[in-house]
Amino acid sequence: MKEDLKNKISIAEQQFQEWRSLSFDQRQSYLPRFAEVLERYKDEFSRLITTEMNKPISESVSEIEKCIKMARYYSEIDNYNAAEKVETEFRISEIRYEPLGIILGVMPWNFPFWQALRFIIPAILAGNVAVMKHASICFGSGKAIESAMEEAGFPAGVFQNLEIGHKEVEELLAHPAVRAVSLTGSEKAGAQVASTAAIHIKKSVLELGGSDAFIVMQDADLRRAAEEGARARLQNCGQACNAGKRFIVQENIAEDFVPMLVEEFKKFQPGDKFKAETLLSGLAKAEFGDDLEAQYRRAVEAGAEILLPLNRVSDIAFEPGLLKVLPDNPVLKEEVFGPLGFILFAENAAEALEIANDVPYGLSASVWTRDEKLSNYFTENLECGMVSINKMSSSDPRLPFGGIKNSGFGTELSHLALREFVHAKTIVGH
Ligand SMILES: O=CCCCC(=O)O
Repeated sequence: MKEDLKNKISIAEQQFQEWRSLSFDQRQSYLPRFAEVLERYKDEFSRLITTEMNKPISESVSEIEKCIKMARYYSEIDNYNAAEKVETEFRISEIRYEPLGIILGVMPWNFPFWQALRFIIPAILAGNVAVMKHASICFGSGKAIESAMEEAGFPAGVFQNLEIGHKEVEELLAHPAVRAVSLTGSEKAGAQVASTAAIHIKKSVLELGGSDAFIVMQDADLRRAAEEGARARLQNCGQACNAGKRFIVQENIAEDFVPMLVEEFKKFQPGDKFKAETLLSGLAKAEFGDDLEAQYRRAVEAGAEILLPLNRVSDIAFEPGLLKVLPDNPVLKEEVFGPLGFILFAENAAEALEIANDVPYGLSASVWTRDEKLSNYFTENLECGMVSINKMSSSDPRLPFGGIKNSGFGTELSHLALREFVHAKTIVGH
């Protein structure tokens, strides 16, 4: 390991001893100031996000606003990790939730502030210290987060941004002071990092890809479903793990719903990423455009019908595409990251459910119906970490977020995230 990285780990190790000895309230007291700093630099940070990974500026502003909301939420949350007494025959019997040490974050480029902070804030509030390897195109965002935390007064070493590559991630996972890793990213990256962590007997939390269903039943508010459906698929230029990627529509409403969805998709035309009114800009890298075009071609070769052609207008920008597919189209089993949606038809709820669950992923799903019995049927049987009813899927600081199947394991956000990087220590005796 290079000297510079060794030094940073040694700073983190020393700070961990100080930081863990503070009370929960003391650690929490930095968060209102941190929210203020984010507020102060909102424009600058938003421009940085858009510059680094190309999303429309209005979405970068929303991202920073969501981070502010999260910082405020955790600044007021009760101490979920307070010691618990347990009634037994012993005089003393209690559970203490103790922090693990240095937690490594490996974070992606698609929500450069949001994903990083939703790892960092609960991990440090639980008494850990954090280090992070950001995606290489978002090193500026990683640095800005570090500076913002410093300006908010967090002690040096509570969080450190590391401009490192995959080799150093492996070295860090082998380091005895690094006790766990949280990764948001692709299935491939997750499998690699989690297996390295496992070799060193370290915990991992994985937030990976998705191929989320957006189910529209005959009694739904079709206009709203079409509007939110387009946003669900096309926000962030289609680059979100929990985007509604597969529209599963009851077939007797196809004639009404499909034209509405096509009309809504057409409103997302690629434009200048820095203009406030732009809804769709470019992908983060040109090579992602090549991958997207290849998936589009393969879907069409496998029999997909083009409802709206995916049209590349520059190395990174596309007019959105929409394909009608059968459930056996192989592209449905892959994660599609870009402005391309798929529509499938189902005769009834049972068939819609079967199609929805027939993917390797299980992140989230959105169900559109006014019938409570039907929505209960879906909430009970959909294989995923979150079901949204009559709204698109989106994380919320107050609610747990995390997938099952190949979408990963572990929980981010809410009070439950405070328990991800602690161990339960039992104290018992006379
Ligand atoms: O790629 C993952 C997107 C997460 C977006 C959200 O938190 O809603």
